Formats: sequence, C-alpha cells, structure tokens
Amino acid sequence: MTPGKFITLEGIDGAGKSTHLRWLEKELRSRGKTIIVTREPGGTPLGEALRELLLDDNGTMHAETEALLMFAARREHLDKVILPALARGDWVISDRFTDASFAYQGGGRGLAMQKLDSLEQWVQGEFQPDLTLYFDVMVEVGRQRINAIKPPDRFEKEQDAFFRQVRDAYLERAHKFPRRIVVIDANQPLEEVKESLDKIISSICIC
Ligand SMILES: Nc1ncnc2c1ncn2[C@@H]1O[C@H](COP(=O)(O)OP(=O)(O)O)[C@@H](O)[C@H]1O
Ligand SMILES: Cc1cn([C@H]2C[C@H](O)[C@@H](COP(=O)(O)OP(=O)(O)O)O2)c(=O)[nH]c1=O
Repeated sequence: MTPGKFITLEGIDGAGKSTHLRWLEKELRSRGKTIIVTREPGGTPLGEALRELLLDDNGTMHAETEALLMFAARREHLDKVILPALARGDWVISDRFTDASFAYQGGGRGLAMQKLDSLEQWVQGEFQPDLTLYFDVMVEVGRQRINAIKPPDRFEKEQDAFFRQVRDAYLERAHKFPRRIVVIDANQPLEEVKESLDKIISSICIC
C-alpha cells in the first residue's frame, strides 16, 4: 500500500485556507486519493469541544492554558484521526496544525518557542506534515476578508499588531523549514492563488 500523505494549510485568519482546502480536496480526489479533511483545533469530538472553549468570543484564558489546550486537542487528533488515516494509506488535509501554535501562541501571544518545542516533542515526537501550504496575506487584507463574512471569534478580535506578530512567526517558520513549508502569495485574486496552488501541487509531484 502506498503510504498516505499529510498536508497542512496555514495562514492568518482570512488568508483563504478554507477556500483553497476545498479545491485541493477535489483536485486530489480526482487523482484517485482517499482524502480525509480535518481541522485544528478540532477534528475529534473532544477536540471540537476544546475548540469551542478556545474560540469562544467571551472567554479569557492564560496564554499557556491556550497553548496546552491546543496541544491536548492535537494529541487526540493524532491518535484518533491523523495517524490511523495515514496508516490506512489515506491522505489527510488539515486546516491548521502545529505551525499555528508556533505562530499564534509563540508569535502572537509571545510564549517562549522552547516551551512550544517541548510540547511539540511530547505530543508528536519527530512526526511532521509531508507538506505545509502557507497562505501569506497582509494583515489588513485578511482582516477585510473575515469582517465581510462572520462575527469575529476570540482570535479574530485581536488587534492588527497581534496578527503582524503571527504573520512574522509564520514567515520565520517558512524560512526555517523551506523543504516542508511552501509560501503562497494569498494577496492575489482567488483565481491567481488557485493557479499558484495548482503549479505547486504539480511541481512537487506529491501524487
Ligand atoms: N485570494 C482571495 N481574494 C479574494 N477573496 C478571497 C481570497 N481568498 C479568500 N477569499 C475570501 O475571503 C474570505 C475568507 O476566506 P477563508 O478561506 O474562509 O479564509 P481562512 O480559512 O484562511 O480564514 C472568504 O469569503 C473567501 O471567499
Ligand atoms: C491550531 C491552532 C489554531 N489557533 C487559532 C487560529 C485561528 O484563529 C483559530 C481557529 O480558527 P480557524 O481555523 O481560522 O477557523 P475559522 O476559519 O472557522 O475561523 O485558532 C491557534 O491559535 N493555535 C493553534 O495551534
């Protein structure tokens, strides 16, 4: 059996991950892959319950509590969804994974990256996505897009300065892991982003 692949999509809120995830799913299915689409925080009943607590727009919590809950949800997600699917030979596409913790809790909230390194090591050891698509968008552009669709959750209510730190942390991760993380200019119109994505998928020949 061909081993499955694990693809993650990342970006600040409003970058276009969810939109392109649907396209990517269709594209890979048309190439005969069995695709499991999932998300973080979430992806399991317990993870979805944690997601509600984490995104609740009235909730307040310590930044370390936030990081621990993200990794707790991830531990469950790996155990119940991601690892079993990959073992079956399925492909898994996740709307966010651990890079989001480094970007939001590390960059945005200012938690020490070493603490996040320890949690990462504890929860997933050396396991990493095969490919991460990072949709890079200017903070103002992302903000305009999310404002147009729904009331903001607890993260989306953060100021632009927070999102600049999140974006910088994502770019640092992309610089640190250039073979795994591909940066896509998501400021472009939808069709152009889709074309870039199409080229990346074909050129890296993940099928
Ligand atoms: N490149 C783009 N140009 C214009 N609008 C976009 C683009 N990408 C996404 N959008 C729109 O922005 C909104 C947020 O996109 P979404 O995919 O939900 O973002 P994310 O999942 O990254 O938060 C949606 O209404 C979507 O149609
Ligand atoms: C996975 C993960 C997400 N998050 C945040 C980023 C997002 O603002 C939020 C999840 O929302 P998101 O996936 O963007 O969902 P939606 O498109 O429905 O708003 O959780 C973290 O802060 N750390 C993490 O480790």
